[in-house]
Amino acid sequence: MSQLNDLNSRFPANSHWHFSEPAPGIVLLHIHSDTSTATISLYGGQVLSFRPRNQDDLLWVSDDAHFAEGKAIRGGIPVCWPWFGPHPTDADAPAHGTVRKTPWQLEELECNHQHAKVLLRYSDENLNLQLAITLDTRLHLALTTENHGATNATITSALHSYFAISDISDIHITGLEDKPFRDAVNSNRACLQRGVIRFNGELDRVYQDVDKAICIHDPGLKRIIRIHNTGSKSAVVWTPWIDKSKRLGDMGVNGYRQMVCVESANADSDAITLPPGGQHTLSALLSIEDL
Ligand SMILES: O=P(O)(O)OC[C@H]1O[C@H](O)[C@H](O)[C@@H](O)[C@@H]1O
Repeated sequence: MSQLNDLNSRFPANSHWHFSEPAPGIVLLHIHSDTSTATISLYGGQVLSFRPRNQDDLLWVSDDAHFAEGKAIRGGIPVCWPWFGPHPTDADAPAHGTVRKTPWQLEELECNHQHAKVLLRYSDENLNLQLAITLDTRLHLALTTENHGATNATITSALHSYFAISDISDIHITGLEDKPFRDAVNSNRACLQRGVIRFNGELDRVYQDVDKAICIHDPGLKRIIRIHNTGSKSAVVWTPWIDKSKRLGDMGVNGYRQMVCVESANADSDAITLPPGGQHTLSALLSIEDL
């Protein structure tokens, strides 16, 4: 039975949800409640759209995103796991781990007028991964790793959120003032954040010691996006700007102006080591406030 037929028989479409398959192997779950609508790709376990009622989308997806098996979808909230960035020892391994290019299992789906809950799962021989997505007027993601192997497992990970913004030159980010960061576009230099973050060129930073909500202030869309993380000590802030967008090839025309990545992560020295039977949850609560 195809994945789509199997899903339609386990979770028959109703007024709150339906499935689609825009390309072979790329199955999308569309959710509608009175408080919000969302689209979640089971390929990659990736939220692609979240729209609280009467609001613009929280998330950005590139006009040129690939929807094809074996490729990562550029936008939404890719899951980077069990490593963030390049593999620590294997230069041939894919960047940001394996699960963003893998189908996940849909285990639970509940939706009523007020809220929806979606549980996705992925397992390999040593680790179980579960992504619990809860939607009402806010979007909550909880990524739980459980070590069911016989030896310690060390992981880095990120909820690599691509937020929709009016224009990268007009926004600023608060919540990371005075935090140390590794500057990936400056020979990975160790730096300290002075003041708020504004953008005027490529920026790629891994912040450490993150301990409060991070806010994206967007006067153009007259909104603040608030990111409240738990079980996460790192935050990655990334904009590719013009030259890197061209190299990536799937950013769309001027796409870099309409997105900023603020990623809820445990990266670099914030790697988590799980003993056999151990588990860890990284979660992010994402909300929109009027400016
Ligand atoms: O092109 P991707 O593999 O999706 O990575 C996109 C970006 O992800 C993160 O934000 C990293 O910090 C960047 O260095 C990387 O360029």
